[in-house]
Amino acid sequence: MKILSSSQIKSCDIATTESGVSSLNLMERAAAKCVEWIEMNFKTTNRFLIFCGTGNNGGDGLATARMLYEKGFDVEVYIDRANLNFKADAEINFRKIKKISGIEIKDFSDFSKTIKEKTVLIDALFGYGLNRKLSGKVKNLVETLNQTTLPKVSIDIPTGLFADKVIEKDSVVFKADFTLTFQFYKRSFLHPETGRFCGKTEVLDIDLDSKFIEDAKTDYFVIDNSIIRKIYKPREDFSNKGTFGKSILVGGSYGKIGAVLMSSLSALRTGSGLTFTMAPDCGNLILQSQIPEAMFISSGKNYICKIEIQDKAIYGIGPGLGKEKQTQKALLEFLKSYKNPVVLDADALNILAENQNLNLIPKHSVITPHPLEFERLFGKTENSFDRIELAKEKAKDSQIFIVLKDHHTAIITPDKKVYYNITGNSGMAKGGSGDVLTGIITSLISQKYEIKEACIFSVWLHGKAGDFAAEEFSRESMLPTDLINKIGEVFKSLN
Ligand SMILES: NC(=O)C1=CN([C@@H]2O[C@H](COP(=O)(O)OP(=O)(O)OC[C@H]3O[C@@H](n4cnc5c(N)ncnc54)[C@H](O)[C@@H]3O)[C@@H](O)[C@H]2O)[C@H](O)CC1
Ligand SMILES: [K+]
Repeated sequence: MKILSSSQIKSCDIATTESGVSSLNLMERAAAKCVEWIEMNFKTTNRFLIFCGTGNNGGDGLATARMLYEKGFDVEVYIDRANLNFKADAEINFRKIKKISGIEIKDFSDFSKTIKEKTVLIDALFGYGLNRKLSGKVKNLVETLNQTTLPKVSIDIPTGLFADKVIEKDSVVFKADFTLTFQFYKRSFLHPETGRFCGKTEVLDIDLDSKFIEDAKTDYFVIDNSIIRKIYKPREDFSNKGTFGKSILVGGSYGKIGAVLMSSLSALRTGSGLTFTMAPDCGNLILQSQIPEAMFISSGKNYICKIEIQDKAIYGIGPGLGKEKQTQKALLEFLKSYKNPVVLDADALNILAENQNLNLIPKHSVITPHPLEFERLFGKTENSFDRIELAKEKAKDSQIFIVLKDHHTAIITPDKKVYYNITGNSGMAKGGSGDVLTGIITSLISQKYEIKEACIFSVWLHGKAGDFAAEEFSRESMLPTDLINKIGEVFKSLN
């Protein structure tokens, strides 16, 4: 799914109206989709307070209020009585509301936090037209609304958020429990500083001009089921273990054998044909007894001392690797002579950062840093939006794929495209989760998935398995090994 900028969305609106759908009808369509969702999801609530701005976001709110009232709900509309300068379509909807005696129209200042009945607050103050941070009456209103514990729904975008850029640190933003956004995800929903205001995001299809969307140029995408369906390759019947590649997971050190064990296990669970674990001897018994399917390659006594080159294999290097001098030397020597794409994670990245030999990373390799590892490699950034822009430059310069792990992991490609993942949950924020992802990526590349597609499919699969694990064990209790054991269920859901 493409992510368009606010100006592109505006142009898309215009293209849609030029194709014969009036802007007023588009507003009706948007409102109707909101009402449909509200009816489905608030079955026991009868009272809605809708807070409306003067732009088209406000217009959506006014139309939503009218439709909810017509369906028998108890509705109150709040506006700024000192500013009735509504935009055209919003004005038309305001006049309609004024003619309905059953809908009380109040001023923002009339809102009182002490509400008894079951009530839902609907934010239709600002949408993608916001061009500066909130101030004055609206800012005070949003602060007051945020102090209530009532369920909160934002239309299109939580008021106070921009569609595609970060907010100033002291900005006031409506804290939504649900965001009903039209047609596209907005980038701000997918970044940590801003996404925390969205609650659960629902993308409502309002049937915008498909040709415009098809032709729209963007660097930003959300990984959705349609992308996954195109990527996933069901396993051929007539095949043998050699058909599905050879993965070599390199890592482990005394006390951290589990990391490379999880990577090896997840590589197997993801379908790798032949899987080897290259680790120090201290891990031999653990690995050979825990994963008999993975063959053991000895390297050092308590930490990796040499990384031998085997042909026709995909290497995943880093889980539990440690940073012993000999390990550092082994990695740098390996990278000096091995020129095929590799997957580099965790301490492999930290070693490269400390030695500043990023030039040793083979082209089309995959690195999987979390924000701190990214910073060690490429330097500090002001915020996560700047971090993505820096990652785009670095991915292009080094011709590598960067899997930037975060609540919404982003894949940055050598041609500077950004794919945001929307599967997964906070239960995955535990040691070992990254090791599992490394195994999945290594496995899919060894199974001859194109590297970009392997990265996209891997983060989606990893998150989906995490969602299945959370469902069974709760976010608090789920373990990375539970996630590995759910990979099969994800594949079954694809068949
Ligand atoms: N394709 C779609 O997504 C559709 C979206 N719709 C809705 O339209 C809004 C965008 O409407 P717009 O009038 O462009 O902007 P807003 O309503 O978000 O803002 C109104 C207006 O307010 C001024 N403004 C901006 N920032 C501030 C500020 N901090 N303080 C005061 N005033 C401010 C500025 O002039 C804005 O223009 C979209 O979100 C959807 O809800 C359509 O209804 C259907 C199709
Ligand atoms: K809004």
